[in-house]
Amino acid sequence: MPENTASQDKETQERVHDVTVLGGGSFGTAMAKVLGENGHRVHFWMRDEAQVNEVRDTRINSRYMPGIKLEGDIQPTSDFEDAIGKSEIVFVAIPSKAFRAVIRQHSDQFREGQIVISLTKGIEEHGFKLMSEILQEEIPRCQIGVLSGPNLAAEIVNRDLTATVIAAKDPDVRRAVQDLLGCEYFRVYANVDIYGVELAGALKNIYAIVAGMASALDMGENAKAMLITRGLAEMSRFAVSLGANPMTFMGLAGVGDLIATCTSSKSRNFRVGYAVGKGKQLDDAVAELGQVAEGIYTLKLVKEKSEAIGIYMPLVRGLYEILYGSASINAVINSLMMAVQNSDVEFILPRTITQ
Ligand SMILES: NC(=O)C1=CN([C@@H]2O[C@H](COP(=O)(O)OP(=O)(O)OC[C@H]3O[C@@H](n4cnc5c(N)ncnc54)[C@H](O)[C@@H]3O)[C@@H](O)[C@H]2O)C=CC1
Ligand SMILES: O=C(CO)COP(=O)(O)O
Repeated sequence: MPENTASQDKETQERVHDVTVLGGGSFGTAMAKVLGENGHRVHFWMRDEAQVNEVRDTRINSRYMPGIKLEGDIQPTSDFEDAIGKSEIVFVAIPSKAFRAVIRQHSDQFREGQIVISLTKGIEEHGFKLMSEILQEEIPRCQIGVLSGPNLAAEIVNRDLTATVIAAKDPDVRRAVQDLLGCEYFRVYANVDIYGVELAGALKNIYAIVAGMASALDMGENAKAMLITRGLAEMSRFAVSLGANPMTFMGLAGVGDLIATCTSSKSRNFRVGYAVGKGKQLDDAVAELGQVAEGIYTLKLVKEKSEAIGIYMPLVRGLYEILYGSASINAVINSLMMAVQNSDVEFILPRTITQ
């Protein structure tokens, strides 16, 4: 009967689930908070014992989320086995540089069929692997998904209205994540394009750095719109050439995340770009940030990859020349502005139309 089905659905949704968050940084803390407030038992794993004690005793992660109280049944631990042993779903918020090492070190502790969702927006240095590919290689017996979207941790912890995307092949995995995370301030949309959703989250960090620089230089709203829109064209062109669905880039994980991070100083990538735009050295800007800015690593990998596969990415090339070469910001801006003037929406009008 329809009423029975509805009430059974509600009952399933309201059941307390054992869930795990791996990684005690800003985003791990934000996701643990949402899950705790949704009534779940959250096993919150972090490597630093002092941080575990602080979160247990004060309910605050002062290094990454000062002043934010973690409500609900959140159980911090540095014991990995204890953290994932009872869990139905494991969320991984470990920066891309450490992602494989952490999963590999503990791979035998994951259970057959356990759902493992990457929250990480980066690319592995060797082999251009995305985090879902690493999970597939290291723990193939698990069910894998990725979560990505305009999800600034600093806003989520304030319960500011937010939406995200869960991408997974299995509809049960998508539904499970929607049910666990969805609440009055957090909406979870679904997609099947794992590669596109994940690549969008990693690529947009590059353009957030560019946008931060433009903001530091007070370049104006027209320039910001140009950079965001051409960034979207560039990242879609690259991702589609690697097999992503172009429509994914019209959604929250694509244009949505690009808007959030390219327009906000809450984005760490934006802040790094801003600092460099104000004349700081990259290393100093990153050291001052004290948190991960994935875009500075992704930039190098995407530049190499785009050259290897012959995809035109002038913003990536220009930013690379500023951050890792010897080009001045003004010289790069000048060369971008004087480059050949192509078609606007090149998948409708071919690139050659104006040539
Ligand atoms: N902060 C945000 O607003 C969002 C971040 N993300 C993504 O989430 C991922 C994690 O970022 P954040 O939590 O923001 O970074 P963060 O810099 O705030 O924290 C990183 C955390 O990872 C831990 N960590 C680093 N290496 C580790 C290792 N070997 N073993 C165990 N733990 C280790 C650190 O101790 C720290 O707790 C990144 O890929 C980021 O792009 C995604 C959406 C939003
Ligand atoms: O991905 C994010 C928001 O969606 C966070 O961006 P930053 O890593 O630049 O802070």
